[in-house]
Formats: sequence, structure tokens, C-alpha cells
Amino acid sequence: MKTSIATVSISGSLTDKLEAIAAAGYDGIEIFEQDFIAFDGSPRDVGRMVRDHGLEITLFQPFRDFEGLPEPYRSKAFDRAERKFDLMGELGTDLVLYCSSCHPKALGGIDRAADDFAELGERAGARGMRVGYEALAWGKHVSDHRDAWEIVRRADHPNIGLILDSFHTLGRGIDPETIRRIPGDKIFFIQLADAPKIDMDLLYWSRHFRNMPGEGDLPVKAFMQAVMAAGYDGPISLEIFNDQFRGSSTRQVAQDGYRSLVALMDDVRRAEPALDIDLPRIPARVPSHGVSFIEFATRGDEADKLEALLATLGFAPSGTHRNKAVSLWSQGGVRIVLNKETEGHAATAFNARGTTVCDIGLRVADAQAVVDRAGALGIAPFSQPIGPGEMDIPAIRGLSGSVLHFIDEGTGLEHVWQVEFGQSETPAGAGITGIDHIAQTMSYEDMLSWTLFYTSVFDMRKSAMVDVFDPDGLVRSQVVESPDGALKITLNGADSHRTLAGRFLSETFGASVQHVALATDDIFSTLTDMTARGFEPLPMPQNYYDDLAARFDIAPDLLARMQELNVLYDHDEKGAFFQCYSKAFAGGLFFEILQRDPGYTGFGAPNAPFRIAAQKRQVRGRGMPAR
Ligand SMILES: O=C(O)c1ccc(O)c(O)c1
Ligand SMILES: [Mg+2]
Repeated sequence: MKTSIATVSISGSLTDKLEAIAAAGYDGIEIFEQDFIAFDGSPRDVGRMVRDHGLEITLFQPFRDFEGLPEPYRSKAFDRAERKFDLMGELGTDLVLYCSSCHPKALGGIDRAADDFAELGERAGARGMRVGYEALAWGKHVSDHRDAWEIVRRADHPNIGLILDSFHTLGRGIDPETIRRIPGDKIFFIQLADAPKIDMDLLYWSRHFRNMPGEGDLPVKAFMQAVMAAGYDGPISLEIFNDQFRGSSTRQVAQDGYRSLVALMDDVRRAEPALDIDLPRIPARVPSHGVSFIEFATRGDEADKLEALLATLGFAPSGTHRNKAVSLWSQGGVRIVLNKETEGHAATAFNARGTTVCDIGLRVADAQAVVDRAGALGIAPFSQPIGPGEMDIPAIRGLSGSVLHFIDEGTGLEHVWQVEFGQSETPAGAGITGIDHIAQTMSYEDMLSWTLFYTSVFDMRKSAMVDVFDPDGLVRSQVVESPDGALKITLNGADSHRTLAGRFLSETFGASVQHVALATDDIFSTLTDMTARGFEPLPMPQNYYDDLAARFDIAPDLLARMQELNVLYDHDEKGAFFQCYSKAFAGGLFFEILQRDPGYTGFGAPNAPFRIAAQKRQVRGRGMPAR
């Protein structure tokens, strides 16, 4: 199966685009007329450039406002068609997309349009060209692929076929199952795009908010299942109009697109195994059973402070690495690794950004399968030299060059703590039972990419994006989690440097984990224990508790305990949620301690503005903690 991407989908000059597209692994490109017109070189030069990159031009597009016109417009449209056939010949492509007319003079009528296409088919045939007809969701008379298909069917010409674009079908809510009725050989080309569900004008939505399959909310898998079931075997091409992508890294967007295509077609094959899909088989998404460890790169004064903080949270040293300046702190099955090495991956991370989470270990069903699947999706494995007596644990690169290690059971990897750290017992601690979630802060424009990373590699789903109001700007929060909730990651996207998240990004030189949320079954006894160990919570103001008393029906003595321990509260239909924050350390990192009823699925988002305001007071009060 050939993969392709429209040049409009990514940023940069035509040369930049071709390099990125070829490097990402695509077979071809759709040339958008605008891109060609803006280019200073002949059509032959463009065709040669494309082929020099090992790519082919799968489609030239768009040709607008062709069908259903009265004279003299009709003849002019045919003249224009001939000129574009000339151009296509020079570019070296034989397929052009005609989108349904938006011309104010277009008359409508299925047979009139079919006659126009029958005549066009004759002219195209004489030139060795083929024409595909696409229903734009906002076309004047044709806005539904079923009508476009009826026109193509009645035109009844071998050089005239249908082009399906998932956006136009799914954006209008047309059932993709209707595609199964169309003969596969009459579908000349497939364009794929996803989009977030937002209620807005179709044209504006299409031209600004499309995204990669899997990044949005449209049923693109069902669409592709129907297309493949129809017997289609041509290129599958991404056509993504997205304002953010037009300003982002050319290579990254091209890579994400390829990743989304491979993951989608793998999903299609798994959903309908009888379909004949000519793509290499890749391992299925691997379930994660949660976080095995979190590793901080840290040193010197910051390391001392982090150790002191961990001790107040009830963690205790429980092992030292056999070869390295790396120690293990643990409590109730939660492992925190402190890496003070001056060489290797952690040292690089520390040198670049100070104390930071440089590595996350995930418990998975099959560690090697994760690395193999990630490889098929274009994500490189990570490896470091292995010292004497050390284990080779499969890993890949994650957020901003940090590392994700995978630990499974059954291959012996789970013994790494005894083998490398000589771990004996797990200290009892303050009642922390696990890691509830990890929060990663990134810039807003990287959020789609990282959401795709997690949902394409792992068996994780995304939930709706939530707006978090920082007093100085908006932060958007997206949760990705495994179906059983064992692994939950919140991705927080900052737009402005003035938000707490934005400030963290600039203080720590890029995206990384900003907080780790520790779970307890009894937050009051845990916090009482932590307080006795010297834990200092983030202080919450009286106004917050007055508001809680007004909003919720909380017993006065419970409210008093919450206030005493600086516990925040939320609930949904299924249960209650309590949370408390540590003060920030090392440039804005912090811990959260929380207790959730099993049914509560949120993260206390309504509390975020008050938490952020309290954190900002702290920063102003004593300045950002020194490095
Ligand atoms: O927005 C448009 O005009 C437009 C043009 C060509 C396409 O293939 C398309 O899907 C949309
Ligand atoms: Mg299209």
C-alpha cells in the first residue's frame, strides 16, 4: 500500500517538505497548486525534485468550480482543464482532484454534472490523465460523497473516478458504511484527516482544525474499514489543513502523520482481519500496568533538598546501585530513583535542565513488544552501555529526549531492584500506595504529537481536553490513560510564558514531568504522618474553604480537617476526591498527594486555578527556588 501526504499539511519551503516527507517514509505527495505556484522553478524541476527524493506525485489538486456551469463559463472551465493537464504532464502525474463546485453560477443537476465529467473524461483519456471527483462538505450542489458517486457512476467513463476525503464524509456525519457500496476500482484516491469535535462552520473547521488520524474525534477507522472493504488499493494520503502544523516542525509533523497512518491501518486490520492490507505486521498495542519507577537526574544542593523532601513524604532509601551513583527510594511499592551520575543519559539531562525526571519505568505486559511496536511507528529504541552485573532493559526515547524503560514480568526484568540495587525490603512509609498519575508540561503546540505518541504506542485512550485557568493565561490539559486506569498521564500544554506551566517550561528548558501524584487510601492519616516527618504542604487560603462550604455539603469537622491539612476537594456523580500539594522544588517541580474514590475519574481540575494561584504566591514570596 502506498502512503502519501499533501504538501499543505506541513510547514516550510517545498524542499524542506520533500526532505521531511521522504525521511518519514512516505511513498508520495499530493502537490497542492498553491505550493507549486509559490515555487520558483518550472513544473519539470518540481517533478524532478520530487523524484530525486524517491517520491512520486500521487495527485495534483485542487481543480475548483468545474461542473454544472452555463456558457460561457463552461467552455472556459474546459480550457482551464486542458491547461492543467499540460501542467500535470510536466510535473509527471496523471491524477487530478476536482472538488465539487462552489461557483455562484453553477446550476446543479446530477445529469448535467455527469455529462460535463463524461466529456472531461474523453479529454483526460486523450492525454493519458485521470480525474477524481471529491464532494466538498460545503459544495454548492454536491456536498455528499453519495451524490458525487452518482455523478461519477452516470459519467461512466474509465478516466473519471471518485475521491473520498474522510473529513468531508465524517465532518458532515455521513455514515462511512455507505462507502462499502462503491466499487473499489472507481475510487481513484483516498484523503484522510481527523478533526476534533467542535461545533463550527464546516469550511472553517476543515481549513484550520484538521489533524492526523487518531489525533481527533472522527471515526476514521470505520471510514478506512469501509474503503478497504470496497476493494480500494490505491494510495492513502493525508490532507491536513491545520494552523498549528503550518507553524510547527516540518519533520515532526511529517513523522507524526506517518505514525498515525501506520497505527490506523494496523487498527483497521485488527478490527477486520479479513481485509487485505498490504503493510508489514506490527505488534499490537501493549497494555501498561502502571509506573514501575520515576528517575530524577539530580546533584548537589538540589539532590540534598529532594532527598529531604522525599523523606518528609515517607520515602526511605532502600538500595544503592552496584556500579553507579544512583540510589533507590521507596515506599508502598512506589520507587523513586535518584541519579547523580556525571556521565551518561541522566548527566546530560541534568546538565541541560537541572533536576529533572530523566526516566520513567513502566510496567508492561511485554517489554520487547513495546519497543518493536514503537520502532514500527518510527520511534527509536534507547540504549546505554551496560555495566557488569547490569540488566538490559528495553527502552525508547520519550518526551524531550527523556527515556521510557519497560519492565515486564516473566522475563526476569522485575528483579532489577534486587540485581542492580540489592533492594531488601520496602519501607512502610506514610501510607502511599502507588502513583496515581504523572503530569507532563509541554508547549501547547506539542500536545497533539505527544497524545499521538502515547495512544499509538500503548493501549491508552485520550479523554476530552480540559481548559485550566491560570491567573495569567490558559493551560490545556489532556489525559491519556490505560483502560483500567493503572497508567494515567496528564499532558499540560502552555501557551504563554506567564502561566505557571509556561514558566516551568522556560525555567527547565523544555517539556518534562512537572508533578508526580502519589495515591493514598487515607489522605488524612497520610498527611498527619507526613506532617510529623516535617512535610510542608502548599498553603490554601481561607476563601477556598469558605467556598467549599458553600458549594458542597461537607460535614464541618471534615472541612476543618481538610483546612488544617491544606486538602483540596472535588467530586463527581461517582465519588469524592481529595488532594494536597507539596511546595515546589528545583525550578517548579512538585508532588501531589491524593485520595480518590474508585468511581471518581477526574483530576481535580476545578481546583487548578486555586492551586496555581497558591503556587504563584509561593514563588513571589520567596523567589523561585535556587538552582
Ligand atoms: O478547503 C478546500 O477548498 C479543499 C480543497 C481541496 C480538498 O481536497 C479539500 O478537501 C478541501
Ligand atoms: Mg480533500
